Amino acid sequence: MAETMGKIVQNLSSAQCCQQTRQFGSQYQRDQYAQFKNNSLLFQRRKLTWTGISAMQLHNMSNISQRVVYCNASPSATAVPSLEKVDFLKLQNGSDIRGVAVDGVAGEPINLTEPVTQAIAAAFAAWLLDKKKADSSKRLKISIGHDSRISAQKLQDAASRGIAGADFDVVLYGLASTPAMFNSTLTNNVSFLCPVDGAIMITASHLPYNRNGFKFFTNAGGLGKADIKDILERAANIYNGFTPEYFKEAERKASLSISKVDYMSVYASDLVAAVRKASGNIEKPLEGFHIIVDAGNGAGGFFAGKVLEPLGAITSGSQFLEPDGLFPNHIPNPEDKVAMKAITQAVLDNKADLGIIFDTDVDRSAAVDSTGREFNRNRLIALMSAIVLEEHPGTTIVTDSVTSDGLTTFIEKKLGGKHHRFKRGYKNVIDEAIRLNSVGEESHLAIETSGHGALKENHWLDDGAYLMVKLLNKLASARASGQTGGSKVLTDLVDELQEPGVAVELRLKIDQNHPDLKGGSFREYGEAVLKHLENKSESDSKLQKAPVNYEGVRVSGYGGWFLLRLSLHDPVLPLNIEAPSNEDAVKLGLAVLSAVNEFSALDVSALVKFVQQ
Ligand SMILES: O=P(O)(O)OC[C@H]1O[C@H](O)[C@H](O)[C@@H](O)[C@@H]1O
Repeated sequence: MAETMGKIVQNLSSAQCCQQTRQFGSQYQRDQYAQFKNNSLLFQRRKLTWTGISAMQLHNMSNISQRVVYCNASPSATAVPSLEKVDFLKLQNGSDIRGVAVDGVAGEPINLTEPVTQAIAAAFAAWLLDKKKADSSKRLKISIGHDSRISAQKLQDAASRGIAGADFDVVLYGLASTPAMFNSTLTNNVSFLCPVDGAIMITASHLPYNRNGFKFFTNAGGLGKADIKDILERAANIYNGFTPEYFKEAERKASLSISKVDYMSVYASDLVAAVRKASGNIEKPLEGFHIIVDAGNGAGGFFAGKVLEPLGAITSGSQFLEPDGLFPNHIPNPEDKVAMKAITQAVLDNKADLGIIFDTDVDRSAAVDSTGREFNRNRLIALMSAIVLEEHPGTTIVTDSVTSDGLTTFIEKKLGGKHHRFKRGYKNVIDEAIRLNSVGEESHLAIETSGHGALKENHWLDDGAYLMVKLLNKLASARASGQTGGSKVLTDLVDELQEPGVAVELRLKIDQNHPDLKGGSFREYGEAVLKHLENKSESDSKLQKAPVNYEGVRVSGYGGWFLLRLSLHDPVLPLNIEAPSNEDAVKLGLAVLSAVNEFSALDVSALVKFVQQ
C-alpha cells in the first residue's frame, strides 16, 4: 500500500497534464497547450511516465485510501543537481514566494528549481525551529499541499527532502487548498497527524501554468513579509552550502519521514459541520437547492462533492472540477471576466439557484445568483458586510483601497456599520482588522475586491470556501424559517448598493530601464508621479482629495472618483476610475493624464486610449 501511494503521488501531475483529447475554444487555450506540449518533452526526459490513470481515478482512489499512509518510496532527486547562482530575494512576492518552475515561456527562465525549493523548505524548517524553541524536544512536523499546477509534484518532492533533511516529519496532503493548509496547524486530530507545526502550500494562485510558489503557515496565521525575507536569506545560505553528501542524506531521511494524509476530507467536513450548525443542526439543510461550482481546474473541485452534496444540494452542471494545471477552460480567478462569464452562463443554462467560483488555491471566491447577477468585487463585499453586520451590529468592515464610494454609503448608511477603506493586499487588510481589534475597535471582516476575505470567527483566515459557507448559511437558515425564492435572500441583501455607471482599472507600466528614472528605483519614480498628481489635483477646483486615504492619490470629482497608486509587486501604477457616466469618467481620466503625461518612463497609452474613446 505504501508503495502504491508513493506511486500515486508520483504520477499525479503526469495524470493531470497528459489528457490527450482536448478541445480548445480560445487562442489563450491553444497557446497554453502548445507551450505545454513542448514542456511534456521535458517531463519525459525527466522520466516522469504516464500510466494512464486519470486525475479523477486518482481522486477516487485517494478517497478509499487509509487515513494515514506511510510512504517508504522516497521522492528521488535522481542525480545530484548542478547548482546555478540564484538571487533568492528576487523570489519574494510580498508575503508569498513566487517563481518560474516550468520552461516554455519565452523570456521566463526557470528560477524555482528543485534545489532552490529544497533550500527554501529547509530554511522554513530552520525558521520554525527557532520559533518553537520552547518545545524543541519533540520532533516537529510540516504539512505540504499543492494546487493543480504541472510542477506541483516535483516541488513537493524537493520540499519534502528539504524538510526531512532538517529532521522534521513531512505530512503530504496532495491536492489541497491554501486555507486548508493553515487549518492543518489548528486541527486537533491525532489520527490525521494534526495539528502540524507548520504548513507549506505550493501555489501561484491564478498566475500562468509555468509559475509556482509557496505560502507558509503556523498556527499564528500566514507568514508576513519580514518572515519571508528571513526565510529566503536562510535559504541562500543553505543553498550555498549544499554538497552531494547533503543531497544523499536528505533523500535517505525523506524515505523514512514522509506520511500521506487525506486532510481535505477533514477540512471539508468542518465546512459541512459549520453549515449544519447554522441551520439548527439539520442534516441536509440545502436539500432542493441547485448549486453549481466552477473550480477552473484548480483545487476547489472538492467543494461540490465533499461540501455541497453532503448538505443535500444538487450540483449537476458544475464544471472544471478536475485539476488540470494548464487551466484549459479559463483562468481560475474570480476577478477575470471570462471566468465570471463561464460560471454565470452555467447557472443560467442549468437554471440553478446559485453559482460558486474559486481561484486556483481556493483562498478567493465569488458567486452568481439565479438571475446571473454576479456577487464579486464591491458586490461581494456588500453582501458579506450585510451578513456580518446582522451578526455584529455596528462593526467595522476593513477593505482594500479600490472599493467604491457606493460601498461606503451602503455599509455606513444602510447597514449601520463603519467602512475602513485601507490598503490593497489581503495581508494588509487582515493585519489592519487584527490591529483595530487590538486597540479596541471591533472588526469582524477584512475583505478585498480581489475576492480574498477573512472573518474573525474563522481565525482571520482568508478562505474563499468559508466565505461561500457564509452564503450557504444564509440560504439554509432562510429555508429553515420557511422562506422560498432560492438565492433571492442574498440578492435582496444588496439591492440598495449604489453602483457606478462606469468602473475601469487601467494599469500604467513604468519602464525600469528608462533614462528618466536616472538610476533610481521604479518605486521612487512612482512616488514622484503620485506626488505630482496630488499637487495638480489640489490646485484643480473641480477635484477634492479624499480626506482619509492610506494608499496612492484618491480624488473625487465629476460625480465619481479616481485612485492612482503603486502596485504591491509590479512596476505599475494601477488607475481605478468610477463615475456615473462615460463622459465623467473621461473627465477624471483627463485630469490624471494632464498630470502624469510629462513622466516619460510611464506608459500612458492605455489612459490615452481611454480618454479618446
Ligand atoms: O497591487 P496590485 O498589482 O493590484 O496587486 C494586488 C494584489 O496582489 C496579490 O495578488 C495579493 O494576493 C492581493 O491580495 C492583492 O490585491
